[in-house]
Amino acid sequence: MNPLSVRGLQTFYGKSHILHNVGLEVHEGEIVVLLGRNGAGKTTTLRSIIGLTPPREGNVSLFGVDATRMSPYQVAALGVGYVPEGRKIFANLTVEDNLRVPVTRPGPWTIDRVFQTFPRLAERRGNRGRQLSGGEQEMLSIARALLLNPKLLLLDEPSQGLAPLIVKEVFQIIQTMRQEGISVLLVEQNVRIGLTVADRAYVLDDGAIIYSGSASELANDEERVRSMAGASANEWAMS
Ligand SMILES: Nc1ncnc2c1ncn2[C@@H]1O[C@H](COP(=O)(O)OP(=O)(O)OP(=O)(O)O)[C@@H](O)[C@H]1O
Repeated sequence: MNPLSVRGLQTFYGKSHILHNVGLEVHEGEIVVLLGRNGAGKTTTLRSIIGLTPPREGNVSLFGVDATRMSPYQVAALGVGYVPEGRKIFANLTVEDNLRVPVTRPGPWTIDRVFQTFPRLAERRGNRGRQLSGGEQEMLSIARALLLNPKLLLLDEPSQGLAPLIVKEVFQIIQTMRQEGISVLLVEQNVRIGLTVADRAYVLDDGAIIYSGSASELANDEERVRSMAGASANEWAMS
């Protein structure tokens, strides 16, 4: 049973028709990247999957269960972790309290294990969210999602605003998760790093999927990536 299978999504914000027949799959143990320019509809796709912006048409299946009309809470209870764009940690709570807030499910990920895995967070456990660097905030946001002991993790632009070395660190963590059997759907604007870690890739443009296939094949053809997205070279973060 696929961790995620999405078919024919049509999603609107009011009268604006944002997603046009979006379909994608994440197979067990895969890292799948969803690429696309600013405003292509990547975040909206994640929001449609977890029930924050339910689609008007189409369906979402999680581990073989029809989740199309589920609330975000029900989706989380199925074992789907979500790391939102902008991290959304509590600025006024300490690192430790941020980790005490989320819904948890039993499994190997505990607060102790999080602190072992992310020593920077352990050092800063008493600091408030707003005192953390961007990279530390991203790690805290990922750590919070891991406490759910997810089987599928949805990550929205984890590299955003981070220095290249920190981006590398974050992506190493994402690859470690895959080794633990967590399947990953990653939204990225950073094409190069997204394609480096992913097994398969989808490209969204104007709310429609315009590429679906192997990540390495796409990585070897940068011209194609740019032309498919209709983007000029500098619209894509290539660092
Ligand atoms: N709450 C909203 N109300 C109305 N329109 C919205 C809303 N959120 C997003 N949109 C529009 O929907 C489209 C898709 O946005 P979305 O955030 O999904 O794109 P994205 O690919 O994730 O881009 P970004 O990288 O900028 O987050 C954009 O045209 C955006 O302006």
